[in-house]
Amino acid sequence: MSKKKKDWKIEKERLLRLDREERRKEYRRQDFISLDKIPSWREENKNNDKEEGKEVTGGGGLSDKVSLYKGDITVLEVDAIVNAANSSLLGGGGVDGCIHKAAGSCLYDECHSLNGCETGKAKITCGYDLPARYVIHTVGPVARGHVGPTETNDLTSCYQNSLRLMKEHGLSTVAFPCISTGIYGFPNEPAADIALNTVKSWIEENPDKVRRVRVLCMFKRSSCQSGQLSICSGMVCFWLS
Ligand SMILES: NC(=O)c1ccc[n+]([C@H]2O[C@H](COP(=O)([O-])OP(=O)(O)OC[C@H]3O[C@@H](n4cnc5c(N)ncnc54)[C@H](O)[C@@H]3O)[C@@H](O)[C@H]2O)c1
Repeated sequence: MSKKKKDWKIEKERLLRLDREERRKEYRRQDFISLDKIPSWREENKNNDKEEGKEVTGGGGLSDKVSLYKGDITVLEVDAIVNAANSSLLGGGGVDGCIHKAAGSCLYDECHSLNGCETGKAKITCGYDLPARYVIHTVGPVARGHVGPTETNDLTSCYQNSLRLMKEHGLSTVAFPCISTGIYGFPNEPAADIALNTVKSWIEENPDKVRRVRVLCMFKRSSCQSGQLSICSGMVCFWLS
């Protein structure tokens, strides 16, 4: 007997009313990672830095607040995960494919109702079967290895518009993948700098809005190194304690 197809509007309203304990029973995967399980930058690096005799710098205690998560964004139990989508918003591959697979068919149905998304813009849906309550879908620039003013502005807008939606929905924890650094070919180093500097500026302009963890989610080793380099150079100011 095939399972009855759920109506995404009813499912979204039902899920967003649940508290965390009730929602946890609905996660498609029970191997989710709660925020308290993600070590801070300092915790993760204290052993290496002790050996090298160097203190992790991160700008005024920042290293106690910043986390670089190396792994699958779909298992993170945060208010919202950001999807590096394409303009159709109807799924695809890469992180987009992973998120749609993990969220279930209601995500596709809600995305279908949004009529696509322009490059640099962002739209928000429910997270459905994901541990994240929401998914913020943003469309990064197709760089193919070339980074000019247009690509830089579009990628900056992806982070700004995603953070704007987080603020508008009263959310306080978000995880980003490294937008456009996969099939869209944006080089890791400039992408990490744009991500970290955009968040730093946004928090300086919205000091009272971001209260909790923002986790930058790295999937490939190379993007992780770029992200770490940017954080070590103190380019990052994240959120308030
Ligand atoms: N055949 C397709 O339609 C196809 C194929 C691949 C990717 N895509 C996707 O790629 C396009 C967007 O390009 P993009 O470079 O922004 O996205 P992307 O190719 O998904 O790569 C963005 C970043 O996300 C990382 N990533 C991949 N899976 C995960 C995961 N589970 N958790 C955390 N991070 C992950 C990936 O390593 C990269 O650093 C969209 O079309 C989207 O659908 C589509």
